[in-house]
Amino acid sequence: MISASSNMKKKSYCPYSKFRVGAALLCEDGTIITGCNVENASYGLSICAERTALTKAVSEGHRRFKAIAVASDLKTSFIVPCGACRQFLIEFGADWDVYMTKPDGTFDVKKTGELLPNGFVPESLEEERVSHMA
Ligand SMILES: O=c1ccn([C@H]2C[C@H](O)[C@@H](CO)O2)c(=O)[nH]1
Ligand SMILES: [Zn+2]
Repeated sequence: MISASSNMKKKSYCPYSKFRVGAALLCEDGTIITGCNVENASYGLSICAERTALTKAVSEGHRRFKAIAVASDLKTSFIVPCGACRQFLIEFGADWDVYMTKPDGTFDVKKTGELLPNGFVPESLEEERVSHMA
């Protein structure tokens, strides 16, 4: 998975930031789905590698994940998912693994729920609410 995420950096479309990111998602059935960041001339529309991998996976029918590995070219820091990706990751559970890697193959690993403590999750929408006028 770590080498798959590192390989995906080659596919990164990042003409603006020049910051290559690759991700490899391990589905519960053993399938590995990869993704890279895809930037846009309208900068804010850029999508991260993690969300690319997740949307690819979900659109292929996968919803249960064991882990995701993320790779960048940063030499001294492990790449960490941005806030938007943390929210996307926790949508599919708070208890699966995020491997944040360096180009030398070393990694830090944290649970999705550790990366987004007190997150707003699907169950949050099921809690009792006060009534309101339409
Ligand atoms: O975990 C991360 C962090 C950043 N990026 C992308 C977004 C943008 O294209 C570039 C610089 O922020 O890196 C990712 O894909 N994943
Ligand atoms: Zn992100």
